[in-house]
Parts: sequence; structure tokens; C-alpha cells
Amino acid sequence: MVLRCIKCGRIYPEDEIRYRCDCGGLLEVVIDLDKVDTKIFDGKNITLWKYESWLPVKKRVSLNEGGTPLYRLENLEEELEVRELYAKNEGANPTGSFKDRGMTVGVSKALELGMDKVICASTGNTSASLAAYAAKAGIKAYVLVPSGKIALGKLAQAIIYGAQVVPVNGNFDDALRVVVEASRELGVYMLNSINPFRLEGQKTIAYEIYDQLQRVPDNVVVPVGNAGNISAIWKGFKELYEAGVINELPRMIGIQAEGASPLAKAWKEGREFKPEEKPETVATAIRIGNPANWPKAWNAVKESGGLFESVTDEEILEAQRILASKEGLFVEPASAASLAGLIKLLREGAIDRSESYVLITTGHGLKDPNIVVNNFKLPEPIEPTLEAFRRVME
Ligand SMILES: Cc1ncc(COP(=O)(O)O)c(C=O)c1O
Ligand SMILES: N[C@@H](CCOP(=O)(O)O)C(=O)O
Repeated sequence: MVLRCIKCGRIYPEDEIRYRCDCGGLLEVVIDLDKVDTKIFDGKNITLWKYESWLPVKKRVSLNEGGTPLYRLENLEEELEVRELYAKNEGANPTGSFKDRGMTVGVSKALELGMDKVICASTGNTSASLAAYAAKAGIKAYVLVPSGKIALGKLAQAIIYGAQVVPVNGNFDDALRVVVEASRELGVYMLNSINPFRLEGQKTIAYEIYDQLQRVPDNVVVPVGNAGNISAIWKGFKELYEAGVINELPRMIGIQAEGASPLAKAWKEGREFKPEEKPETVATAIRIGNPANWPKAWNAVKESGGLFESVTDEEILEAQRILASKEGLFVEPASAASLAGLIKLLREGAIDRSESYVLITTGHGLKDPNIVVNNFKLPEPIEPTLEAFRRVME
């Protein structure tokens, strides 16, 4: 197993602490596919560490991540007239988001490399997850978050798990710049998704979807922020394909929030990627203007024959309400971008109703309760009598 630059192909040893190639390109972990266990996809006992032979770490800092439910969304299938629709509910991970898949592998790698301090920039979920896994590993975590722009539940998580929370006057992109410099200068191990080991954990979403469905869906719909997750899921499917486990690949569909949609804009306008200076969206998790993994995500969408789309904040909040009220699935706004994107693409006739779709619902709704409560006016309290309640029912 080695690290390889996706831009120039240069190879680096796996135990060298580096996040980019000397040419500036992103790195990926090259797994030795001759050594993986291809016989384990039997639909049983699904957890992330079931796929250990496909992962580049020997140590294991775990909180029992992965094995998340794949729900069939029958009510929405009927309403939207789609043949097959599923949600892979990543909110069921230990800290309530897909980041736990990345952190179990990333923090394990930090220990293997002898690092005792870890760091990330975060819109919230990465910080909550890193804080939990660092606590479990007994190492120090620093988390840099955009001041005033992180959902309440996520902030509470980072605090209680014992991370040093550092608010930054700026957005996620500004915080990430500082984190990259700190990892170069101050001997802290960076666990944002530029770290290729983080993405190795997240690629298990693809393994699990195949394991649970026992086939490859036609399409996987993923909310996109820093663009690591869509890249990781695509890598997972490609590895299954290259190892001969599957013989077809899904289309990857990336959904961004309109106010933070540099990839969707470049894709739809048929031009080069350009970062956005002032990203803004109600879905704070994906309020990112300069996605660090954009070249990987671009390749994923292009190679798979997929597409990028963007959705408005109104469409995101409506999709969040629909998922909760029609399917009993409460997800945070960024997660609902996947359903909002699906609805938009179906309405525009850009995708086929007779195909199968897996929505990645990336984070739990309880992470951001304010978004719901602040938009709802509670009725006046009633007297504690049957009569008063009878009037309510009438
Ligand atoms: C809940 C949630 N959904 C989606 C995303 C987007 O994932 P990525 O940054 O890997 O594109 C994030 C983080 O960015 C997130 O926290
Ligand atoms: N949504 C993310 C932002 C990107 O983080 P990354 O570590 O996956 O690059 C967050 O939760 O902070």
C-alpha cells in the first residue's frame, strides 16, 4: 500500500506524513487489491471493520461505526413516481454523521504514526467526530470552527468530548487554511478530508450499499461540501469493480447548496472550477466555497457519467420536512440536499424515474434543532384539563 498523487502519479510511502504531492496534487491511498477479502459481501454482520482487509490501518480506534441502515423510502417512491429509492442513513453513526467512518481510520492512523495531537477545520460534524475519536484514543484535539456558524448540537459535541474549540473570524475555507499551515509548522496531525486516510474510512459507504443491496444501484446522490465524501464513495465502488466483486458502477450525483455551489456552477456552465468567495446557505455543514477535494469529486462525477446540481435553501428545508414527515427520517439540512436535488432533477426530467437511487443522508437532524424550532410557532399552552384538549382535537 502506498500514497499516489492523482495529478502527476508520483508515489510516496504510506508512513510519510504528508497531505499533498510536491506538485500540489491531492493524494490517494493505493490498496493492494490482490490482498483484500472479496468473499465477505454476504449481507450479514455489517460494520465498518468488516472490511478491514480493504483498509490501510492495523490499529483500531473504534466506537462501532458503520453498519448504518439502508431504508427503502416506499412513501416517496409512490409520491415521486420513482422505481426504487433508498436512504443510507449516516446519522446512525456514533456521533451522528458519516465523518465517524473517516475518523475511526484517520485517528487509528494518527496513533500508528506516533502522533499525539490532531487538528481539523470544521463546519461542525468533522469537529464533533474528531473530538470523540481523539477522546477515545487519549490524544489532544484542536478544532477550528467558523465563529457563530456552527450548529448547536455539533458545538455541544465538540465541547463535551473535550476538544479545544477555537472559533475563527472567517468561514470554513479560512479555518482550513490555518489548519493546513498548523499541520506543516506545529507538529499536529491534520484530519480533514485532504488527509487520504480519512477518505479510506468513508469509502466503506460504497461497500455497505453493495453488501446491503447485493447489487449496485444505478445512482448514488450525495450532498457536497468539501467534496471528500463523494470522492470516497466513488473510490469504494471502483475498488469493488477492480477487485472483481461487482461488474457495474453507479452514477455519482453531487448536490450543493446554491449559495455555496462552485462545482455545480462550473459543471452546468461547462467551465473551469472557480472557488466562491462568500459561501452562504442555511445548510451550514456545506457552507464551503473552496472544496479542497474538488478535483477528486470532479473526476468521480465525470468518470461515472453523473452530474452536479444545486438546490436553494427553500428546497433543502422542504426536503428536510418531507423526509421527516413522510418517512420518519430526521436529517440535518445538508443531508436533505440529496433529496432536494433528486426532486429537482426528476421535475426537470434530467434523470430517469425507472432507475434506482440511493440518497446519502449524511447527518442526524438533532445536530441542528434550531433550524426547525426557530421556524415553527408553538401554539399557546392549554389548561391541563380534558375539556381544553377536547377543544384542540375539535
Ligand atoms: C452533514 C454533512 N453533509 C454533507 C457534507 C459534505 O461532505 P463533503 O465535505 O465530504 O463533501 C458535510 C461536510 O462537509 C456534512 O457535515
Ligand atoms: N462538513 C464538514 C466540512 C468539511 O470537512 P472535511 O473534514 O470532511 O473536509 C465538517 O463537518 O466540518
